[in-house]
Amino acid sequence: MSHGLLSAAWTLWRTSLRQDRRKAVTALVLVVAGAAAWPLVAIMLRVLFDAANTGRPVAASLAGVAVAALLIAGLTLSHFAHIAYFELSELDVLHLHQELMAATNGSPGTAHFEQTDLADKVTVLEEDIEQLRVGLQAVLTGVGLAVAMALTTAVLAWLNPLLLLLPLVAVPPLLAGRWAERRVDRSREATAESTRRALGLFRLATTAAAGKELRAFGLEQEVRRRHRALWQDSTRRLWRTQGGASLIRMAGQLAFTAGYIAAVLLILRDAVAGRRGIGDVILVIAIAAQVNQQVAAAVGVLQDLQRLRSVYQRFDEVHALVGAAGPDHGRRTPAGAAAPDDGRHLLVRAAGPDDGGRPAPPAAVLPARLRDGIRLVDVTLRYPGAEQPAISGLDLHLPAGATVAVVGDNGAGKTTLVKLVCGLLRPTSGRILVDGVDLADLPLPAWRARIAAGFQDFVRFELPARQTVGVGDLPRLDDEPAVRTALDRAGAGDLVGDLEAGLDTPLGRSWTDGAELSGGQWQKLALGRAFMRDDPLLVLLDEPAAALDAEAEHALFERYRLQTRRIAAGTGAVSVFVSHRFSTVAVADLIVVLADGRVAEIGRHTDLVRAGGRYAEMFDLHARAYR
Ligand SMILES: Nc1ncnc2c1ncn2[C@@H]1O[C@H](COP(=O)(O)OP(=O)(O)OP(=O)(O)O)[C@@H](O)[C@H]1O
Repeated sequence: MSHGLLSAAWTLWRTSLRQDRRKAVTALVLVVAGAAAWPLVAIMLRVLFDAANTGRPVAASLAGVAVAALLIAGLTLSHFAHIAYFELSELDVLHLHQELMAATNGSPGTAHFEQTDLADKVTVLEEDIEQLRVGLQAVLTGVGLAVAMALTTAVLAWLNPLLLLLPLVAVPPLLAGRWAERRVDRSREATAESTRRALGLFRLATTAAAGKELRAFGLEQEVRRRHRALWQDSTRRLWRTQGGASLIRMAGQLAFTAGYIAAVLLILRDAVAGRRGIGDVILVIAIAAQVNQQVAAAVGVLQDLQRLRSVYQRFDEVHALVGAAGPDHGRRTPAGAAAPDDGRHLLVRAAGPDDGGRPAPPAAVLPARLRDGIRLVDVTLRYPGAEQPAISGLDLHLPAGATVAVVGDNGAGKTTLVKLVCGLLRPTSGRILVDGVDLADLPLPAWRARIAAGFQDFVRFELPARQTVGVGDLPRLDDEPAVRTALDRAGAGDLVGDLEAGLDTPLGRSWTDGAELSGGQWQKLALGRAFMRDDPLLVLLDEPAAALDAEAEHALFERYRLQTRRIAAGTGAVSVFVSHRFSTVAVADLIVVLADGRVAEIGRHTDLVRAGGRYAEMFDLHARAYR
């Protein structure tokens, strides 16, 4: 949905009503009353002066009291309104944060994370969400202003219809404001990359994890220098655009000022000619001054609403990018077209007719047990913007029940292969079959629920230890026996005994008294998480031993073999692990050597060594390094 100013204001108002209807309505009433008080002050001043001038002291006194009361209302009601809407705007920010999290992480796939323009938009959006606080104020003030301007316009028309031209002179400032805003917006997108990189360096310099390496390589000064250079670069560019934008806005304001002066002179001329009384003169002075303020306020409100509209528009763009890059990128529909999807559609589409009115194929059902395994048929994956495909025409059979090791040089495509079989990325072309059923036809959440996965760049969930592991099977988050079993499977049972409060120990620095773990300990917990599920069809371990010491690695693989055998006996699961350590690779049922996104060699350890190819060479190098 594309957003105009009014529709953006309406969207925010509806969101605020949903947060707290009573507070929203109270705030609106107070703001409108406060804004309407000012033109009423001008009207009552006229009554006051005319009454005093014609010798009516009671009428003059009453008008004086009314002026005082209206002045107080005008000065204070907006502050009371602020109390009502302050909390509301915080809740609106929360609401949009939640939406942004849902948009970027609510999709079943991760393809959108591979796009830098999405990262740019999310960076700008994160900063801009703050705009919602101002946005709600702008919406309320806008309504108040509309009422005040209607009153003012009526008074101006009554005084002299020519004065109605006054608000027209307000158009140039508005146009100038829009133009300036667009320039600033473009400049912010252009500088987003520098800002993001500078923030990345800031995080690098302030996180404990990077501290060791920065010191070891003496990079502290260099990181600070680069951070400063990037930040200064984006500030300089933004400053230049802001300067230009201010000049544009000022030119617009000057046009209005000229019109305003002309309008005041018009009324003064009448008064000098004796065609008007003193009350009219006071009225025009007071009300004309308000037109000036109202227009200035309206320009401010419009600028705020323009920023609010940008927030919603960028939101739509994020949704569109996530949708377009989504896991269904390249999905075959019955009409043969690729359809973006967000996972929810997957289920809906399967149940109803598709866009072309043709019945969609029934949703394929996952087998309880694998018999054939997983087949990749002529699979190619090209990352957005990449020249070469990361995986290229790959044909591969991962047999049910087998333990498959994937090896290859850096950048060979191992992690990409893992992401593909997980359904995190959709092939650009080709098919992935699970027991003959295309992964694209399977409901992704159901497939994910049958995967046990441990990744090299595992997440350090800073939670109580039990939950750090338990999130591997959310329904059993706090199930202590299940968590202990999973930890035993991962060979991490002892680790919990070392923690002060056992499984209840909070982990990580985000807790005041959180325990800090070593990289290897965190990885063991991540492995425990991987083994939480009891009946996976696919066990995936991407460099599971990278952070472990040699002894722990050996123990892990002994356990890993036990686990995969146990799981394979139950569900025929395929176990795939990526490793650079050949001692662990050698025991696999099948070894796949990837090179440049293709299968270079495939077979058992002994066969591959005997063949004397790339694998034999890598194994030999590795063996010599450990001799
Ligand atoms: N988001 C991305 N955008 C563009 N190219 C990418 C992206 N991610 C990976 N690549 C490229 O795809 C190729 C395969 O990457 P992949 O991460 O699968 O390799 P890998 O074998 O797992 O490497 P490593 O052993 O270093 O982990 C590499 O050339 C890499 O540069």
